[in-house]
Amino acid sequence: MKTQKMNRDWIATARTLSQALPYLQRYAGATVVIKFGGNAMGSDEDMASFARDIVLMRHVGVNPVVVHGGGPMINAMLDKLEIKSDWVNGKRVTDKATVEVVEMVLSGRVNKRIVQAINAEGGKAVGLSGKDAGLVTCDQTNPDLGFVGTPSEVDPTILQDLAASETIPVIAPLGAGRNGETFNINGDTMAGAIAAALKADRLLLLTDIEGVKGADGEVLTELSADHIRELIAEGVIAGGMIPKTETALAAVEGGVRAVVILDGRAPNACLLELYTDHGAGSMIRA
Ligand SMILES: Nc1ncnc2c1ncn2[C@@H]1O[C@H](COP(=O)(O)OP(=O)(O)O)[C@@H](O)[C@H]1O
Ligand SMILES: CC(=O)N[C@@H](CCC(=O)OP(=O)(O)O)C(=O)O
Repeated sequence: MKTQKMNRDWIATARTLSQALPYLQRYAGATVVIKFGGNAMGSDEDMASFARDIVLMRHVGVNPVVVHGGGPMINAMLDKLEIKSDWVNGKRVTDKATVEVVEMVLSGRVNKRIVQAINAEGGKAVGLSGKDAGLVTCDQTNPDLGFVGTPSEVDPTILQDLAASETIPVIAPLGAGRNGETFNINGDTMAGAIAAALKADRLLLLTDIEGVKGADGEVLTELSADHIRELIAEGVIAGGMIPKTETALAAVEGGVRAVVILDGRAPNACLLELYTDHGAGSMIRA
């Protein structure tokens, strides 16, 4: 992947795709895994804007792989069904009834909404979960969490086949157990495992904040593994940012070239990260 980038103002004012194409083509052949979290999905317009970024990447020869979350949508359905949910270290305690709702919401409504949005923008997207074509096999993370899984084997063959036919995979974070169980996987964990299996050039973790912030509230644009561990120990990185930064560390250790944690609600978030000099958010490199 080439490193020279076009500047943010140029992107902002570019009127036509033909103007942008020479710059975008520098990334041809790169694999970019994008984790689209439930909090970053927002309105139909946000969804359409995300879909346009993904389609544009595909048109210029990037292989985008979308892994989504949908925590808020699961919460809404559990509330309707009057099923209570508890959380331990950023993971949903998942009993049998809950995992059925998780699969229904993520593989059903959320996955198809993203697939439809990408296809409406002219892409060719296909929805999957970790269960399809043996993509992700899981072990139980911890008996106290019930049907929460940690990916133990990832077979990316189906993703390579889809890339060869210019099809965009949209993956729900569920996996198969070795004894026929269905496991609920944290969306960041799933995206990290898939990015590592593909040795992706970039993993973009889209969230609802500009990036990882330091003790004074400033966004840290570059983060080393040691710095992340220090910030977690000091309590500066807390809550949902802990599994996100831990995913980033595991992904770079697993062979991903760079991970970026950025605000998915910003217009053209993915494109600005890839194609501007400034980039966006916080970058963690191997
Ligand atoms: N040091 C930090 N920098 C940025 N965000 C942090 C930090 N520590 C904790 N957070 C919290 O982590 C949140 C992102 O995690 P989470 O809500 O789980 O995201 P998502 O739902 O997008 O996966 C931020 O909105 C913020 O409240
Ligand atoms: C085990 C676990 O916690 N799974 C998550 C899966 C969805 C997810 O990760 O959604 P976001 O990315 O929108 O947070 C859950 O049940 O909410």
